Amino acid sequence: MENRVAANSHPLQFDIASSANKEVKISLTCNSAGHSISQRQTFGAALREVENECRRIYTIEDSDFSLTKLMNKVCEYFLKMDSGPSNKIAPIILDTPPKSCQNDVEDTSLQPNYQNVGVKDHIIPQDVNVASKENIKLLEFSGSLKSRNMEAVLQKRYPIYLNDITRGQESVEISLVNECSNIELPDFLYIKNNLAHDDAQIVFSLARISDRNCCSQCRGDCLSSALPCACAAETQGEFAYTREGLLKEEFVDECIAMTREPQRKHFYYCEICPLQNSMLQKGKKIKRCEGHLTRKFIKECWFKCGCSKHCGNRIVQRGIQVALQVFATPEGKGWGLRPVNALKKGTFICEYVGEIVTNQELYDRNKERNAVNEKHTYPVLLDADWGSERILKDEEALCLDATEFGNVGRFINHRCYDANLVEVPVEVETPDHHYYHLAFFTVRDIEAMEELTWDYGIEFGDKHHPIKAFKCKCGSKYCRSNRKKLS
Ligand SMILES: C[S@@+](CC[C@H](N)C(=O)[O-])C[C@H]1O[C@@H](n2cnc3c(N)ncnc32)[C@H](O)[C@@H]1O
Repeated sequence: MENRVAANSHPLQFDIASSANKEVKISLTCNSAGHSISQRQTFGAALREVENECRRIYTIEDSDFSLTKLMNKVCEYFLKMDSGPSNKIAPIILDTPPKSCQNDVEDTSLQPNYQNVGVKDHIIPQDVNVASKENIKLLEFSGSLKSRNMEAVLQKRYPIYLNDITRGQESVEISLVNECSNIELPDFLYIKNNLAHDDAQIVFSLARISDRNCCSQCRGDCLSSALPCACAAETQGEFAYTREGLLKEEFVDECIAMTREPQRKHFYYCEICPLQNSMLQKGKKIKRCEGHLTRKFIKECWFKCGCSKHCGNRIVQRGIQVALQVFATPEGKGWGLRPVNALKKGTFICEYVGEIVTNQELYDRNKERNAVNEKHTYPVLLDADWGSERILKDEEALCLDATEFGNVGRFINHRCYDANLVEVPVEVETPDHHYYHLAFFTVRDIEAMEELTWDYGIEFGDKHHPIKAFKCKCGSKYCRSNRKKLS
């Protein structure tokens, strides 16, 4: 075997080698870490186990799927690529992308070259001749998804496939795939939970949770008890969730009605709106408050409650449970989010996670970003309960900014009016509505790989808004950007 490539940065030693007489050999060496291999264990049985696991994880329906065939394909592909011009680039696949990311075309030269930078946190640039091991550079991929070193590589080619953009922080892996456009990798650091910026005042204290709105006497699962406990008080004495872990149909419908139907929308208007004013250029004054949409809250059981972590009234706080994928949208909206499997109406997708900043801080950041034309995600104002207490000052009102630190929620694109997600405010740690979690739930059954969207509530004609509205490509027949009237 003359040409040998090894991905030996990985705990497993993975070698692929070819000889002059067109033989290709893949070898995988694994450290058995003290386990002895008995005669009773057969390689065939292990293969079948892994194949079943792959079918389940990657939802492979093809009954012919076999790892041996897959390895054979890799060898064939390796040989074909190698028989081109001497400096032809050969693909290196360290992990097989799921079927949804694979190209079915016969011509293997058109097949995607997936560059894996996920689990191993390394990328192998493809502009190296695989025959020469010395030429292979493993570019460090640490912290944010994009590093300077990677930029050159990534700007040149797609598709790209990353196993897990969460760096193992979520209980499910969230892959990223670019099959169609030449867009840059997002530059941010994945965080699972909101992080408070220095100036944001959030007080979580046991004293704030009174015995009245906490179920300290409950044990196990509150949803199994005959009567709803104190934690259901916020939702009129009924739990918001079903025993299957879905948001109840009536709750979803009520949320949709409150955001979509003009007659059901409840706005709070303040006289001099600190939120609107802080968004204006200094010196200018807005004439009237644009209104704050009041919404239905969910209250989950919290740390002072006696029930278990598996209680059915703790959905959002358990984090993401469904398989999601970040993908490059073909319509030119940048990255978007989609579920790998079909989902039922009322399924919790994820929270919108970011840096918790004051309205004042957000204003300062946006001014700086606009000055240098820097990209930012759409910020979320935590104003769902605006006006029920005293009006907060700019230095007190809170927002979520997911531009530099955020979770997968930052990839959900906007759709006017008929989006398939609704955002619901959720009390998790504190009854103080000054700070809450914003959770996304599906408003109808969703097909596997259908893009997930929410209505940002943007008015595209709003000249006062500090963030320049994008040209909407949502494709909805009710698109507000195209000024079509709602029927
Ligand atoms: C919260 S981010 C969503 C993720 C974003 N697409 C990305 O690549 O990171 C919001 C930004 O996505 C883009 N976007 C979202 N919805 C869009 C739409 N309907 N049409 C065009 N661009 C959209 C806009 O650039 C917007 O500022």
